[in-house]
Amino acid sequence: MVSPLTIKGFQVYRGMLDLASQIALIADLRTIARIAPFSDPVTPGGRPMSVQMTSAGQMGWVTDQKGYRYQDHHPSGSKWPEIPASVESIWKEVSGVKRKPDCCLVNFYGEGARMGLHQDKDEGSFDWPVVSVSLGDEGLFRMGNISRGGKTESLWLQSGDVVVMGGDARLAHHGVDRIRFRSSRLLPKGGRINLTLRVVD
Ligand SMILES: O=C(O)CCC(=O)C(=O)O
Ligand SMILES: [Fe+2]
Repeated sequence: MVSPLTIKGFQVYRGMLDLASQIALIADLRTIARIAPFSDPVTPGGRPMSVQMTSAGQMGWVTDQKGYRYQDHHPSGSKWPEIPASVESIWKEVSGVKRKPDCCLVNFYGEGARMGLHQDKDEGSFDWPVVSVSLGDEGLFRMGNISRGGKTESLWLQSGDVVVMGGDARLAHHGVDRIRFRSSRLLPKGGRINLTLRVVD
C-alpha cells in the first residue's frame, strides 16, 4: 500500500481503486439500490438535501423532520442490504482497525448537488475512523477543523480516491462544495457516488 497524502489529518489515497474495481463496486451498488432505493433526505429543519442517499449494513444513516440518526431499516421499513465484500476489503486495507464497519452510507450527487461543511458525529464512539470512497464525477472536497470556522483546504477527489478520516480528522468539519458533472464516464448518466464506511455502535 502506498503511503497517503495527509492534509489536515485527512489521509488521502489517490487512485487507490483501479477501473476494474470501480466498475465492480458500481455493480454491487446497483444491487444495494435495488433492495434499498435512494431517497431524498430532508434536514430536521425541513430543508431538502441535494444528495440522494441509501445505506448498506446493520445500520443506515437517515434524516427527516424527526432528526439525524442511524436506524436498522430503510425508510420503507425493510432491512438494509449487507455491505458487499468489495467495500469491506477497502476498509480492511486502509482503516488500520480490526473491527468491521456496520454502516456504509451511499450518497449520490447529481448535477448541482453538494454537501455543506459538517462533522460526522452521530456514531456511538469516535475512536473508529470513517473511510470515504469516491466514484464517478470529481468532487471538490473541503477539509476544515474540529471547531467551526478557521482555515480550510480543498482538494478535487477523483473516481477511485479513498480518504480516511481518523485520529485528529475524525471530528473535523468537511463537505463537498460542488462536483464537475460528467467529468467521469464511470456512470453513464453522470454524477458522483461517495461511500462512507462507519462503525456506528
Ligand atoms: O461525499 C463526500 O466526499 C463526503 C460525504 C460525507 O461527508 C458524509 O456522507 O458524511
Ligand atoms: Fe461527512
